[in-house]
Amino acid sequence: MHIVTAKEMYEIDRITMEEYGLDGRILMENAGRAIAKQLEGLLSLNQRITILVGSGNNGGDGFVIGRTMMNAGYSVRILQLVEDNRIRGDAQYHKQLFLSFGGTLLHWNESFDLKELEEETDVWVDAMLGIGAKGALRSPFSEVCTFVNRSERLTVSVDIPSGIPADEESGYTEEAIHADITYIIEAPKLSTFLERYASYYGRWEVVRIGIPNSAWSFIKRAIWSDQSVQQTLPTRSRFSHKGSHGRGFVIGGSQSMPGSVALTSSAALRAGAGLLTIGTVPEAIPSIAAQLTEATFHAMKGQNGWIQAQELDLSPYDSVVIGMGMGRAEETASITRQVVKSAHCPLLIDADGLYHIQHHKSSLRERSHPTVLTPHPGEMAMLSNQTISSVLDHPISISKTFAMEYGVYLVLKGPFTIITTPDGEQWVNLTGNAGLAKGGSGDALAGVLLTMMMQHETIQHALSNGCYLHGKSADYMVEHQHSDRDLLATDVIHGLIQIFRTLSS
Ligand SMILES: NC(=O)C1=CN([C@@H]2O[C@H](COP(=O)(O)OP(=O)(O)OC[C@H]3O[C@@H](n4cnc5c(N)ncnc54)[C@H](O)[C@@H]3O)[C@@H](O)[C@H]2O)[C@@H](O)CC1
Ligand SMILES: Nc1ncnc2c1ncn2[C@@H]1O[C@H](COP(=O)(O)OP(=O)(O)O)[C@@H](O)[C@H]1O
Ligand SMILES: [K+]
Repeated sequence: MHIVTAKEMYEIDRITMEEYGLDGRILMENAGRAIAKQLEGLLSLNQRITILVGSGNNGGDGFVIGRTMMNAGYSVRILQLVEDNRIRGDAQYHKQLFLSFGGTLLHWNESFDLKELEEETDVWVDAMLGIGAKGALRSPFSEVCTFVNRSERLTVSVDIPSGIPADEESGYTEEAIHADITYIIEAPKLSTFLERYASYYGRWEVVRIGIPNSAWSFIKRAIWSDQSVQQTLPTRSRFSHKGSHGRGFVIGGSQSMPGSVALTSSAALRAGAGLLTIGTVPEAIPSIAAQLTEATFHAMKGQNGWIQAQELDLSPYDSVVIGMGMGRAEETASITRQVVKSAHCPLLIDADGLYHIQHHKSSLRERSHPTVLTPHPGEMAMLSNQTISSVLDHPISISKTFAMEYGVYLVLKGPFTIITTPDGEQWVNLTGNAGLAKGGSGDALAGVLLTMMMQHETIQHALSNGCYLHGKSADYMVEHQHSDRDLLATDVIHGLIQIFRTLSS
């Protein structure tokens, strides 16, 4: 399923209409009908529906929904918020049909009594503004949205909750509709995945309206779905041996922070790594070894409890991860730079490793093997010289610019993790929950990703599947054994058992 900007959606509509010849009125009919079908499954016949329509095509969808629901036996009325002369084109065509079918149309005016309307309403359908919304809500949209948000009736939005943008834009107001459910037309818009706007959507579903599959070919952004996982997760051959599943090297840890390396390594093993070696300072080895009997160790030279620069033969490894628990001391800065230069295999840089490369980003471009960076928004802000709030408001565009500029795979972590390739293609992972918002979750993710990188031919598949599995495990554990408060990274690692069992059954 693709993810689009408003501009891209308009272009897809244009291609469908002009190049394929599908009439805009038919598209609008399909949109309204697809949403009406969902509403019929959701509502009982005695629930009275009030549809709020604005001047654009979103309002046009509203007129189709009105006619279709009325025909299905529901009590429907439409409140038009704009003057008659503002309803034009396809929307005007469908407004006329609604009227000729005997629909009830109310017009907004200064003295309109919303309270009275509310008394005759069980469900608000918000068809006020769609992807054409610009800036803060104007009157009367602002008043009507405020009223609907205070009303305790079920609120269903068409395509987008009115008042929020489709794209990574700010300047919108609190008054935007807080929907219970949003029926998104054809493809989620960027704002569906932005911290600032995601909650306005409520629960969301996508409805198809007949856009041809080939019209999407220029969109390089999509959701990583259950189906994507089924199509790309490698199976294990009956005749495989430990060498077939990758030999990984985890570099990190320090005298005072041995725990995160243990989490990464444990996650890598649980995710199916064939062989795993942990490179850390000698002082950290006993505590890690006590938890991980399956790993082997490479005692690295340390100074003051930190890993220092040293000769390192990375040739036996299929993938390397560096950074967790390593600390930010100058000693570890040198080893990070050295590994970036000498790892002739896929390399994942996380946590303190990201801190160390912030002033050496150009060295990433010189690597001849894939490089993966896994920042959370704070680390992304540091790497891209932005503020954290700017990263949160523009995660999709900032990721893309960075990944393309430095030729890296970027995994920007968060409630919706964004995976970007060096070519700028992007995938959004939807699994995971707030139980993961806790120290250690990222370490576990790095381990899962390390293993996936050794087992997939395509790094993007590896990263997307790794993020999916990590989040899916957290979802499973919160649903069956834990809560989103008590969940620990070790539980997430443990939950992988169930996820793999389900995927392979
Ligand atoms: N174009 C197509 O082929 C299709 C479009 N569809 C629907 O059409 C929608 C997009 O239609 P439009 O491009 O007409 O855009 P909208 O329906 O979002 O309406 C935009 C109009 O609303 C007004 N407006 C914008 N910002 C405002 C603000 N802050 N306060 C008050 N009024 C404001 C302006 O007059 C603007 O022209 C989609 O979201 C979707 O619901 C569907 O019917 C499917 C087919
Ligand atoms: N609210 C949330 N919903 C879903 N996933 C989340 C949420 N918060 C964090 N995560 C996930 O948890 C992990 C946290 O990583 P990170 O911030 O690096 O943690 P740490 O390094 O402290 O272990 C990432 O995979 C991220 O996507
Ligand atoms: K809407």
